[in-house]
Amino acid sequence: MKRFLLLYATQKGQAKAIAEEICEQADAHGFEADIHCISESDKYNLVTEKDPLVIVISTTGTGDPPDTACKFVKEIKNKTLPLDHFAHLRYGLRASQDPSRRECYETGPNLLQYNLYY
Ligand SMILES: Cc1cc2nc3c(=O)[nH]c(=O)nc-3n(C[C@H](O)[C@H](O)[C@H](O)COP(=O)(O)O)c2cc1C
Repeated sequence: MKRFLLLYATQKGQAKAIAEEICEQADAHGFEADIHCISESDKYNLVTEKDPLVIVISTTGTGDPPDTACKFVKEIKNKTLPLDHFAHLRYGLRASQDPSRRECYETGPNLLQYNLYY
């Protein structure tokens, strides 16, 4: 089985549900997803991670990360980190968004550029 790290950050449960679905589908295709909430930072280490990384994350508030991702976002935005700190990571980002609210956020700053509209 080919392993990948699957992290999710959710406010209301949608991103977790998507991550769990990815997990199930991965299993059916010979992949093993090592799935964790992004806040469980003792369960993974991105600095030493060699396998592909998939992050499923939603936005809340006004383009804010879910509560469970605040610490993570603060850490990766740390300007004292070297520019190549995460350069080794092969990653994909999957946004969880309610398509019915798409127009409300179209002009908003934030992670919108990555949204794929689930
Ligand atoms: C209070 C609130 C604020 C939201 N703010 C944003 C936002 O700023 N940008 C966006 O793209 N989606 C926003 N959304 C839509 C959510 O990202 C969307 O419903 C998502 O699927 C929720 O995923 P979750 O259940 O994993 O938290 C907001 C939803 C709520 C309830």
